[in-house]
Amino acid sequence: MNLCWLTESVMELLLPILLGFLACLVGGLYLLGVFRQRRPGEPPLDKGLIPWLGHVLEFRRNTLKFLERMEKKHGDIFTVQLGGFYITFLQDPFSFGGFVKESRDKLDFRKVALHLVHRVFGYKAVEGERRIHEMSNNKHLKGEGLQELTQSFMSNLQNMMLHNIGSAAEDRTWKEDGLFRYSYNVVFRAGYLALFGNVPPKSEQSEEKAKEKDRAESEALFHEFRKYDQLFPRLAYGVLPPMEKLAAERLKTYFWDVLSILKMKTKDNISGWVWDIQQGKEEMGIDMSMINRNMFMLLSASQGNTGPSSFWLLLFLMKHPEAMKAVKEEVDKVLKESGQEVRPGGPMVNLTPEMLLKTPILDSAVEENLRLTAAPLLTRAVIKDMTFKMADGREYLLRKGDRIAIFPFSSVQHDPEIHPEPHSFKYDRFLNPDGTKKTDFYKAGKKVKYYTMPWGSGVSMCPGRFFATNELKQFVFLMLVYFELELKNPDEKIPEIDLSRYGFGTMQPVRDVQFRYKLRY
Ligand code: HEM
Repeated sequence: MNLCWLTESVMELLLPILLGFLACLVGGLYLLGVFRQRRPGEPPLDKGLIPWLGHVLEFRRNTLKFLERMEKKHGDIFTVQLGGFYITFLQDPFSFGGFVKESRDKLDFRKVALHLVHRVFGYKAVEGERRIHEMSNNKHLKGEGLQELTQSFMSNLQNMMLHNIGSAAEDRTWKEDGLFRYSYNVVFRAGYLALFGNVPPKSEQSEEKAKEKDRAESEALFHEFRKYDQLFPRLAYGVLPPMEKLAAERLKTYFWDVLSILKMKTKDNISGWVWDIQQGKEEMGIDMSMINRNMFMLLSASQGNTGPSSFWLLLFLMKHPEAMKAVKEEVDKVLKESGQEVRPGGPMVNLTPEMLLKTPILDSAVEENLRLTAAPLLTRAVIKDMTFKMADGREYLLRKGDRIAIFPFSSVQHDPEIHPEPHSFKYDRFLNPDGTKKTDFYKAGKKVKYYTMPWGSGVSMCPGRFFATNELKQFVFLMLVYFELELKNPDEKIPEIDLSRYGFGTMQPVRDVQFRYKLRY
C-alpha cells in the first residue's frame, strides 16, 4: 500500500519533468529542421545532412559551385536549409520580375537587411527612417546633386593621386606598388573625403596643409577599414572566433568615433548626402550614438565595393591590350575635345560630369568588369504564405518565415547562353556596332531583361550606382591620361577571387598584383 503510494507520488513528480523534457526534445528537433517535409506545391526541398546547419558549410565555401550543384539536382527553383533558415533559390532569370517587383507585404527586403546591419554595424534601425534615406538618395545621388558629388570626388582624387607630381626628375622614374592596394587606397580615400568632408584650412597659406591632413587622416582610416573589411564576411555569418570578435568590436568603436557627428561637424564640404541623413535623424530624435553607427554603415556601403572594382577594371585593361588601346584612345579624344592637356607644370586635368557622358567604350568596360566581379546575394523575407509564379506558368508555394534569394552572378552574369565565353573580359560586350549601349541579350531565343545585376534590383537597388560608376571612370581616366602603366610581370595570371566574399558585393582577389607607373609626359 505504502509502496504504491510512493510510486504514484514519484510518477506525479516525474511526469511534468518528463513531459517538459519531451516538449524540449520535440521543440529542439523541430528547430533543427528534423520534421520539415516538402509539402505539395512547394519547391524541391534539400535539407542537407547536418541538422539546422544544413548546407551552410558548402554554401560558404563556394556559393557559386553549390548553387550550380543544386540546380543540376533540382532544377531552377529549390529550397535549401542554411544555418536554421530555409532559403528558396530562384535560378531562372525570366522569373526574376516576380522577385524584384513583389509587394513588401509578401516579400520584404528590410527584415533581412536589419538583421545584418545590427550584427555587422551594431545599428538598430528606427521606424520611419527609411524615408530620410530615400529623400537624401534622390536629392544627392542623382541629377544636380550627383554632379556636385562627382566634382568633389574629382578634386579629392587629384589630391590623392597627383599631389606629388611636379617637375622633379623622380616623376619620370617608375614607381612600383600593388595594384589592388593602390587602387583601393586611392578610390576609398577620395570617396570618403567627397562624402564625409575635408579638414578645413585655417588660413590662405594653410590650404596645402589641410590637403596634407586629409591625406594623412584618410590613410589611417583606410588602414583600419581594411582590417574590418577582412573580418566582414565571417562577421556577417556570425562565425568569428573570440579574438577576432574582440578586434571587430574595437574597430567598430574606432569608426563610430572617427565618423561621429561631433567630429564631422568640424569638417568642410560634407556631402549633402551624408549631411541630410544625419540632420534628418537628429530631427527625428534618434540617439547620437545610433547616428554615429549609421555613419559607419554609410562608409562601408559607399567604400567597400568601389575600390575593389577599380582594381579589377585596371587589371582587365592591362591584361587586354586591345581593350586598353580602345579605352586610351577614347579618353585622349575626350580630353582633347575639352581643350585640356596634361603637361609638365600645367593645371591639373579636370574631368567634368559632361566629359563623363562621352565615353561609351569605357562605359562598356565598366559594365563588363562588374558583370565579372560583382556577386551580391539578393534576399527577401517571406512575410506570409504565398504563391510564387514562374515566367513559364509554374506556381510554387512559399512558406511564411522562409526566405527567397537570387544570385545573379551565377544565374545570369556567368550564363554562357546569355554571355558567350562568360569568364572572359570582353570590353565591348555591352556595345552595339554603332557605338550605342547594348541592352539586348538572349537566352533560349528570348530576350532577358535582367542580364546583369551588380547593383541588385527593385527596392534595395544600390542608390549609389551612378556615383560609383562615375568614380570608377574618373579613376581610370586620370590613371590613363597621366601615367604609363605596366604589370611588373606581364605574364602574370589574373588572380583567383576570394570565394569567402560571394554574396557581399564586389569580389576581392586572393593576392595582389605588382604594377609600375610613371608620368606619361
Ligand atoms: C562598385 C560599387 C558598388 C557596388 C557594386 C554596389 C552594390 C550594391 C548592392 C548590390 C546593393 C544592394 C543589394 C541588396 O539588394 O541587398 C547596394 C546597396 C547600397 N549601396 Fe551600393 N554599391 C556600390 C557603390 C555604392 C556607393 C558609391 C554608394 C554611396 C554613395 C552606395 C550606397 C549603397 C547604399 C546606401 C545601399 C543600401 C541600400 C538600401 O538599404 O536600400 N553603393 N550596393
